[in-house]
Amino acid sequence: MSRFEITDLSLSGLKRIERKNIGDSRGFFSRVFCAEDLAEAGWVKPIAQINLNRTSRTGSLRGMHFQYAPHAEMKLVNCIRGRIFDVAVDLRAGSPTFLQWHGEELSAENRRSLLIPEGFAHGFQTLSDDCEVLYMTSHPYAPDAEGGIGALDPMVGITWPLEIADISERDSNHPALSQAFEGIRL
Ligand SMILES: Cc1cn([C@H]2C[C@H](O)[C@@H](COP(=O)(O)OP(=O)(O)O[C@H]3O[C@@H](C)C(=O)[C@@H](O)[C@H]3O)O2)c(=O)[nH]c1=O
Repeated sequence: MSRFEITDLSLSGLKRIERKNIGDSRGFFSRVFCAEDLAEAGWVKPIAQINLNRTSRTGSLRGMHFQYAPHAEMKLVNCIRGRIFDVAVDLRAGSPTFLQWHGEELSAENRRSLLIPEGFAHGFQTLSDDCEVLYMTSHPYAPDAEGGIGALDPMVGITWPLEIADISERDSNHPALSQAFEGIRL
């Protein structure tokens, strides 16, 4: 029996993963990652890193980040404290959903995660103070292979739920996409 409810989203390969809790008088147990169950959702490589970030202020934004091949990575993004609006953008060259985005709320309470394939940019905005995001990646961090697109890039047009209250200098200076951008090849 799978410990997850796996739902295909509008961009191919992007999945919503809902953790099933096993509750008792003490609380609950749930799996955050399970290689056997998540292979069905497309996660077939070993986990390279498990990262945790904490964001203090509501409305703060991290992203949109990706890594170029051969360092492209899949991510399983989980919010374990607070609430976030999590967004994935399809940057895959030739994809029928190229430059389309999908966003949804992730929280400890709704037990939802996003499984984001290689070739997507990822980012999120916090919907509450003191958010903690725990995410697994299928490839090690490779700063020289990192790419970024602006959270407000008009070529993508993400609708963020809140005004941006805080953002890193790097994330506010990603180069704007041009009409000539054909996407990234994996
Ligand atoms: C992601 C990462 C960062 N770092 C360092 C670089 C820098 O000094 C510091 C903070 O890095 P950043 O500002 O890139 O952290 P952050 O903005 O939290 O980056 C994350 O954002 C979300 C949206 C993602 O999708 C992740 O893949 C990752 O890119 O941590 C590592 O040492 N290892 C890592 O794996």
